[in-house]
Amino acid sequence: MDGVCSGADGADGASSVSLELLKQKMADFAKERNWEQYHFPRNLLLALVGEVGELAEIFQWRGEVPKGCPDWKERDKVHLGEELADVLLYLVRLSDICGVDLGAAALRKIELNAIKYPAPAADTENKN
Ligand SMILES: Nc1ccn([C@H]2C[C@H](O)[C@@H](COP(=O)(O)OP(=O)(O)OP(=O)(O)O)O2)c(=O)n1
Repeated sequence: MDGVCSGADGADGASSVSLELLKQKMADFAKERNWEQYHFPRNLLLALVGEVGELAEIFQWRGEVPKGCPDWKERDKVHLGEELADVLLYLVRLSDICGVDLGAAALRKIELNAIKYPAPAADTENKN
């Protein structure tokens, strides 16, 4: 789907959008096309992995890329946004079809990460 978006952050330039909205839009998208018959967990997982591959291709052979991708052409950043969006959309749809609340699961995982990897105390931070 190269070149259909107006900007790297999406067609409307929206920078904050809820997972719930994306979930509903993906559900509507599938229903309107009678594609619910294809949106089963394994199919969605394979589609997700395929899109991760397309995302990886964008970075392949470039060497390390500075944060913000400052030297990229606008066309390349739009493409990057499209592939990131495909990954997110399939992830949201996969979570929905599996009956997992992705937002809640992500927040819980961040809490678990903080327990597993505690931040250094403020007075010892940056001391080696
Ligand atoms: N059965 C399908 C097929 C597509 N999509 C949606 C989710 C993705 O956001 C996008 C993926 O579309 P394509 O398979 O056409 O993949 P690309 O957009 O990456 O196209 P291409 O692979 O040609 O670059 O469309 C979907 O929900 N269910």
